[in-house]
Amino acid sequence: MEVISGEKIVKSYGKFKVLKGINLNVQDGEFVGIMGKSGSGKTTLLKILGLIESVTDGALLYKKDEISKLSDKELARIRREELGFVFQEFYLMDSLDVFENIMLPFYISKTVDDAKKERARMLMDQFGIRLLEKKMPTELSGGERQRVAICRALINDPEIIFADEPTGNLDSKSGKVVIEALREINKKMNKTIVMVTHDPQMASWCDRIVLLKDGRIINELKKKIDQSDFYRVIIESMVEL
Ligand SMILES: Nc1ncnc2c1ncn2[C@@H]1O[C@H](COP(=O)(O)OP(=O)(O)OP(=O)(O)O)[C@@H](O)[C@H]1O
Repeated sequence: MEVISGEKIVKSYGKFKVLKGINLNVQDGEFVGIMGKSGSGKTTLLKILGLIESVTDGALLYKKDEISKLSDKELARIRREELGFVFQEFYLMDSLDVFENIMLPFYISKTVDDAKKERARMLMDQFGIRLLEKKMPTELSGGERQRVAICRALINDPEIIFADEPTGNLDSKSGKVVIEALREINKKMNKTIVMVTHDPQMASWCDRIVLLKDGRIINELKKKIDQSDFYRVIIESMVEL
């Protein structure tokens, strides 16, 4: 089933056209990567697919609903309940400990309860940060911070995770832990993931890669069998960018 479907998506900021007619479908359960040079429009596309930014032209369907026909209230509900976001900069609150950061969406909506606390602990266990529960973000490594951010993105059990350069601020070892966590979320928890990345190694964990150049999709790569083969294909295709 298609969860997101973009048809001829155009996005302009003033006179500057960032996206120039993007056709992109995301299937339920897929792990899709978006690659492209700096300024090619990757983050803009991710924000549009994640219902954070509106389109200037074209149509975006979320589970067959045309987004422009939904009210702001309904869009906010979908973002809150069905989508999760992970960013390069982590965006943790330095004044809150790890557990509180993960529970933050529920503190904001004043809906904290025992079942949600239990879910936070289950996620911390799953992503190997349970012992850090009472630590402050400043006491953590980059990889640990990103795993906290991933737990927070998962706390409301979203259907789709949008990740913008989630390993961009990490060394290769921490990056691998984080990408493995995302892969597990995709394969074991059956969450759809859309991830922006510069890094062909990280991209090779995806099922499909969309290559963006100057606001247009210039190629799509599908993983056939082997990850190392896929890595080679990605490297070869990056010369097009
Ligand atoms: N809110 C905005 N207002 C005006 N221009 C913007 C805005 N957001 C992005 N842009 C411009 O749109 C272009 C694409 O930006 P975008 O962040 O989508 O690129 P990107 O491929 O994600 O780049 P990077 O890899 O550097 O993050 C850039 O030239 C950027 O300056």
